[in-house]
Amino acid sequence: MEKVEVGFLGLGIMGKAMAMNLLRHGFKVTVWNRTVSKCDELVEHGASIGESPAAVIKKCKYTIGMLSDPAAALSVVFDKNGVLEAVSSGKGYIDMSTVDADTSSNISEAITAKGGFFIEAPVSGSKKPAEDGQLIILAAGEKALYEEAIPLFDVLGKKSFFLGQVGNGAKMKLVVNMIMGSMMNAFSEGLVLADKSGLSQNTLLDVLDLGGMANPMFRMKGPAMIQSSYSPQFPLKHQQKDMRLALALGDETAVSMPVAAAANEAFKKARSMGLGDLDFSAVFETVKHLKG
Ligand SMILES: NC(=O)C1=CN([C@@H]2O[C@H](COP(=O)(O)OP(=O)(O)OC[C@H]3O[C@@H](n4cnc5c(N)ncnc54)[C@H](OP(=O)(O)O)[C@@H]3O)[C@@H](O)[C@H]2O)C=CC1
Ligand SMILES: O=CCCC(=O)O
Repeated sequence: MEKVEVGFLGLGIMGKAMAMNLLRHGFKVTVWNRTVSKCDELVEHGASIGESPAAVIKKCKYTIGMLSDPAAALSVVFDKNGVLEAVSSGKGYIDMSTVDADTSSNISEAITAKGGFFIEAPVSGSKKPAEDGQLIILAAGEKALYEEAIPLFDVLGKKSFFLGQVGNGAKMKLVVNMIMGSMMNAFSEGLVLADKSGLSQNTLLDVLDLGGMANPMFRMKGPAMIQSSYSPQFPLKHQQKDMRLALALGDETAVSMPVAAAANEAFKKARSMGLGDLDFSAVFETVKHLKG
């Protein structure tokens, strides 16, 4: 792909970092966000603003969506002045939001019915990997669009997978985040158990980091959690959404997931405590609270 104009819908934590990255690598980017003020910083760095999702699609051959959840992803496509109004033959829409397979399939069918091309491409990796172009991209759908989008994915990510038919990217992402959410709960319980047993939580982090369970998540989030610091990289409300969608996938496939179900309850509890906009590691607060 020569450095064509790329549309970008949704400038939250991830979308802003990803759109900025595309600008930094010489792409022309036209942005839209529901809360218009979030476009300002991108415009300062050379982006143009589209008045609506439809206006962005009309202007750009390829448009990326990075929206919070299924309701947002659907609204941006199907509502008035949405993506669908402007999709026409040859336009490519790439939804990188984390949604369920049905949401992706509904969007795909509507776009292809109007002659457009669609891939879903949810990502693994958070704010910092988004800023650094180190995401892991889980794409599925129209193979030709995937291949055309590789120059974009090369900027946004360190590796992209093409997983076949629409829905497979969404499912892979939900499986990954289900594991991550369960791990975060086990990690939180371990930190509380260490503390209540008279052990140093920092020493626990050192022990974990030297063994077979060492991982970037424990390494990066652990020290901040010990300080009760939860600056949002991945908002807890989105992790709970992903647990909910993964559990629904487990319902469909008759896979019993008691660990994930318990983790989901902890994230729901955290939301009820008003922690939804904090980083998902704030689920630690619910474990601290339960253990008194
Ligand atoms: N943060 C992370 O580490 C990661 C997040 N993800 C996934 O990426 C997606 C975006 O995450 P993130 O950037 O963190 O989330 P944010 O909450 O920071 O941003 C959400 C975006 O969705 C928009 N939005 C929400 N509801 C609507 C709506 N009804 N109509 C139009 N726009 C809407 C918001 O607009 P507005 O600004 O107006 O509120 C904002 O642009 C989610 O699906 C998340 O699960 C995937 C990997 C990592
Ligand atoms: O969906 C969010 C993923 C966050 C991460 O992979 O660190």
